Amino acid sequence: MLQIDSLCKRHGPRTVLSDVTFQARPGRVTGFLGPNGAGKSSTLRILLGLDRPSSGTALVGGRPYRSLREPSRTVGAMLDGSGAHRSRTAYGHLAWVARAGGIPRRRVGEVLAQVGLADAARTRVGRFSLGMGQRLGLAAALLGEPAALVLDEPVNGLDPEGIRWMRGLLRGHAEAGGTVLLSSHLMSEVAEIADDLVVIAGGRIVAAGPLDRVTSGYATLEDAFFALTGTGRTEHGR
Ligand SMILES: Nc1ncnc2c1ncn2[C@@H]1O[C@H](COP(=O)(O)OP(=O)(O)OP(=O)(O)O)[C@@H](O)[C@H]1O
Repeated sequence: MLQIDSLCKRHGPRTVLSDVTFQARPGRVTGFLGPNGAGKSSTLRILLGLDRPSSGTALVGGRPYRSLREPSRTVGAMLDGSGAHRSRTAYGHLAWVARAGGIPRRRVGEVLAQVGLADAARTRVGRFSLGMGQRLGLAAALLGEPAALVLDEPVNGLDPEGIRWMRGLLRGHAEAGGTVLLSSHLMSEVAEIADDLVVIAGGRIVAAGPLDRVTSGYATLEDAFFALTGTGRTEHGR
């Protein structure tokens, strides 16, 4: 369970998160949706202990990330793609992440196979496509076999086949009792993957609940997105 409660974040005079409260539950894929600059990454960074809130709490399995005893076995994260250095091979990168997290090296081969990168294990990350980078980022998140996954824009750069694959993997994780929280700025992508939706706009939660309930009453998913986030029609894409 991921629990965000009354989170506020200010940068100087600027308030980027106001009273953000929501949960991502085990057995469910939760989509965290909002236009660019809405506050998704800011929320996920606080949840993962990379930034501190001005007030409020963000808990992973009932604890703040920074007080987790075995963080990489509790929550797997992907922010900004794979985060791997260009000169490293996929295998080398994952072996390094595994060592840092006290995870047995045998997991490296397992996660490479799980994300479909077994044949690219010895390829340097600099030669990866955006989609391969996303798969590598997901592999790193899966290394510690965590119950919770937190993924920032995981389908960014994936082709339709890649999105379908990602959906299957995340669905399997949720069906095995895991918790999945993923952010996206595209309603159509998130609607393909999520059970529950949390919509953020201007640093505030504007809707939350099961996907069909949040989007009901709108002619199209796009209409729902624009109505909920109050954004103009130019907001489509990056
Ligand atoms: N260190 C900072 N100082 C000042 N403002 C910041 C800082 N970090 C983020 N912001 C602002 O906070 C707001 C929310 O940014 P955030 O990155 O969380 O949005 P997002 O929903 O993840 O969008 P994107 O998909 O574009 O990253 C933005 O307006 C951003 O400019």
